[in-house]
Amino acid sequence: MPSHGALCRAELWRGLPCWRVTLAQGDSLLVAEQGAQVLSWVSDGRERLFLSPGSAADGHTAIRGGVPICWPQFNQRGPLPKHGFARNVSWRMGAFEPAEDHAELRLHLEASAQTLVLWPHHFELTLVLRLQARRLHLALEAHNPGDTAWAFTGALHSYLRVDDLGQARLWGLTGQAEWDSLRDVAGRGASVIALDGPFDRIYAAADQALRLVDGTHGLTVSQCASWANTVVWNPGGGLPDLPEAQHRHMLCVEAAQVLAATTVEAGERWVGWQQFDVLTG
Ligand SMILES: O=P(O)(O)OC[C@H]1O[C@H](O)[C@H](O)[C@@H](O)[C@@H]1O
Repeated sequence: MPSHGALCRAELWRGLPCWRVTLAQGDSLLVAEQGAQVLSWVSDGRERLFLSPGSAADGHTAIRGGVPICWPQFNQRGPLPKHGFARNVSWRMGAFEPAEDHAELRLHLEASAQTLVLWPHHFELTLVLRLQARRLHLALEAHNPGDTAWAFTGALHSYLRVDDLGQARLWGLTGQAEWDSLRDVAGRGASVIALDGPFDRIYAAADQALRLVDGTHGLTVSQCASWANTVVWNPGGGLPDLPEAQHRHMLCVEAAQVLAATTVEAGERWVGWQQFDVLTG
């Protein structure tokens, strides 16, 4: 098969097995076996994701940064460990498909003795990562190979890197139904979101792409309609794995399913994606 110049190589991040996908044009992606977690996306020579220097890297504790896959439970909204188990366990590398102007990497997680004790359902999760110049597309597929329906909540919990949180602005959630998880109050999305402290809000997802601008840099953030919510989060400091002031370099904009669980019938498949495009000019 012609390689088209895109490569996929094994690499270690603080001792954890990862894969590095690199396009001939230079953009690259680093993906950990733990959680199929994207840890780095370099586009146009700039790191676009935040990864905490204080993160755990023991192979099972949640990694602070990149794009954790929270599944099959969002946060503590159920009996499972916080944000489910998908981010804590090892995924299996599937196909790597380089093409003319992009490359695709697939990673898989199936039910195992380890997951069945926590969640007694058969499932097959696939993360399809599609990297192209100035664009990253992440699609999570959840297949139910069993004979009874199950339901999940979850998120692509993306940590976007910003130079300075104080100058970062997020547009696109104007008027959307909003739930402020910190104050436990409902409201409507402001025309622009600017943070000056802890922020943890769940929005009804918007139809159009959001725009995150940080000084002269920016991204559009889009998600498909299978995710009902967008979560915007920054802890405002105070987390042990986020050393002092590091929170000022991140903003989580998550494609999420929070307020109502999604049911996947026996034999059915659900797909939800989130995409980032680098703003140019
Ligand atoms: O610390 P973690 O388990 O990774 O969770 C991090 C955060 O995830 C989501 O954004 C939630 O809305 C927050 O309430 C939570 O604190």
